[in-house]
Amino acid sequence: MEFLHTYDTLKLEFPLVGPENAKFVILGVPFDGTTSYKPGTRFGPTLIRQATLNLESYILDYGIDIAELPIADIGDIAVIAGDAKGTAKRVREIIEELKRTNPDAIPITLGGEHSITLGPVEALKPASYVVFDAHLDLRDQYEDNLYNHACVARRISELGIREAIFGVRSGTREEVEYAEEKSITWVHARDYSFDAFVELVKPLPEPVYLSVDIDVFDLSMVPSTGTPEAGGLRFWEVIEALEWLVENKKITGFDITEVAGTELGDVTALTAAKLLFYFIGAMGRDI
Ligand SMILES: N=C(N)NCCCCNCCCN
Ligand SMILES: [Mn+2]
Ligand SMILES: [Mn+2]
Repeated sequence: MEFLHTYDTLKLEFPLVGPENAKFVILGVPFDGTTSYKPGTRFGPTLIRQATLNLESYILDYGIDIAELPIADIGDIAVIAGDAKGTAKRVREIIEELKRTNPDAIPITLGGEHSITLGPVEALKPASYVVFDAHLDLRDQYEDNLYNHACVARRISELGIREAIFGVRSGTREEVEYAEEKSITWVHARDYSFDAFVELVKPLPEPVYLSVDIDVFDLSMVPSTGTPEAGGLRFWEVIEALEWLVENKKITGFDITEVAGTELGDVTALTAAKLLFYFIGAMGRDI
């Protein structure tokens, strides 16, 4: 199956299936058109896939080998340089096309900066958006751009999708007020706990779209990211939340965004690759 606007890249090293037969479909969006501070998220998808070569496909604590699961990798999307809106539209169109041929597929989008998340969310139309992020991303506009990475949660909330944001330690007064007004719940990284996560996510309607902006993690684990912030979450805190979500809610799609870097073996990509394997492994336990 050929998708418009995609091209072949380095793939995962284990046997893959075609997107028609896959439960998980990986696509990369190498975009950094609105990045604020540290450039390089255009290399994110390649860095993450390359970092997976370091990992065992067997997940010790699940007793499951993700190499045995039906995974497809449809390569990277040809982005429109500097055009976040146009790029997100391409992502949306590709995911819509994928869902027409394989309605059961779970798209896994590898960014790319966070602006690209609007694409899968528009395509999949979840009832709720659960996001791990150091930032609220609730600005109406940033640098005169409604589609800047700092506005993505705002655009998603305007679609009438319920939201909960975890691991936050950066935002403006206006963003906090907007969240209050729209009943968007969020938990500061300082106050984060598994119980706080469950309490806020439990009442959310399904299906749920899960987005991880890699900057949610402690800075030491993710030094190469678009807008780095000290004081983030630990790896297992995010994995435990992900496991709860997989067990208790229908998940319609997943992404990992904001992985930057210019060198193979970057710690940030290794963190992202491990997270990717855990997502697939946790979802794979249900198959
Ligand atoms: N959602 C985000 N990633 N927001 C961060 C945007 C960049 C804020 N720089 C502010 C610098 C003020 N001196
Ligand atoms: Mn973000
Ligand atoms: Mn962020």
